[in-house]
Amino acid sequence: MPERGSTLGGKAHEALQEPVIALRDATATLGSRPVLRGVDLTVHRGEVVALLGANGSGKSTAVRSVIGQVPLTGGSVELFGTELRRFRRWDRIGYVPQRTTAAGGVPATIREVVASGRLSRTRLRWPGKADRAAVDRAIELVGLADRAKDSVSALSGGQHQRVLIARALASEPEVLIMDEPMAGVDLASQEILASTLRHQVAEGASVLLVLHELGPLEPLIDRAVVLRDGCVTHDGPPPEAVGQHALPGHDHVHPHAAAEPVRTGLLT
Ligand SMILES: Nc1ncnc2c1ncn2[C@@H]1O[C@H](COP(=O)(O)OP(=O)(O)OP(=O)(O)O)[C@@H](O)[C@H]1O
Repeated sequence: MPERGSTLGGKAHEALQEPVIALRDATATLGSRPVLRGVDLTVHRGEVVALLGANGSGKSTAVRSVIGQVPLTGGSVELFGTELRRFRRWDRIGYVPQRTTAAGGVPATIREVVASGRLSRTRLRWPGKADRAAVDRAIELVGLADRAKDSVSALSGGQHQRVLIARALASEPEVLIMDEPMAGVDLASQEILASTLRHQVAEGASVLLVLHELGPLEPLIDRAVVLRDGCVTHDGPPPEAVGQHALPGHDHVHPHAAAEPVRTGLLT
């Protein structure tokens, strides 16, 4: 975590100490199944937190409840110290959902998709110079500047993911929430995503990442929270050997991967 401003007055100091994301004692049910069973999950300013766990342990549900896409049956969510139902500053949060495609059937260029991520800031006003610069910067960061005018329908899976991350970065968010950003992404794109994330973290962003292995992001992770059957079983330093598939014990099958299970070992 970055050093906190010790010279700040009481209130400002408190605001910095306050988690930017706080899910407390969260319970959620999907269908008739309890999927979150009392989950505590916090991310402090400048922190990079990995949310790990086996398939179906509730990781996506937890992050989706943070942004209000899954209603809680109990517990609470606060963003920047504001209760979720009162929270309006969505430009402060960049969300990259689990493995979707940037091409929604509507013809659009990379730039158009990324620019849509700026709408939370521009709302109804016409985009200005700063907006266009932020969109350009986001595209540049994910290494797609030379393809900005290309249609998103012609991109590989990894390039799609880069576009979605650029879309999340376009509003210059203070917090990034990413659900399995590396899943199904080719090695070259993984490197670019890792360096994009490094850059964001160096700039002071806080990050919540759902991962099934730490992989190239490992050096960035400050803390790991491991879920099992909707409960937190670990909250602390990233478990060793995660991502090396080194430990026996558990198969993690990515929902979008082929039948071959990926052994991560961390999740028992
Ligand atoms: N819309 C839904 N209706 C009913 N059950 C659901 C729904 N979405 C998810 N579930 C179930 O809730 C549980 C938790 O799902 P979730 O996607 O949060 O897990 P996850 O840890 O993110 O898993 P994965 O690694 O496979 O993405 C799973 O058992 C899943 O089958």
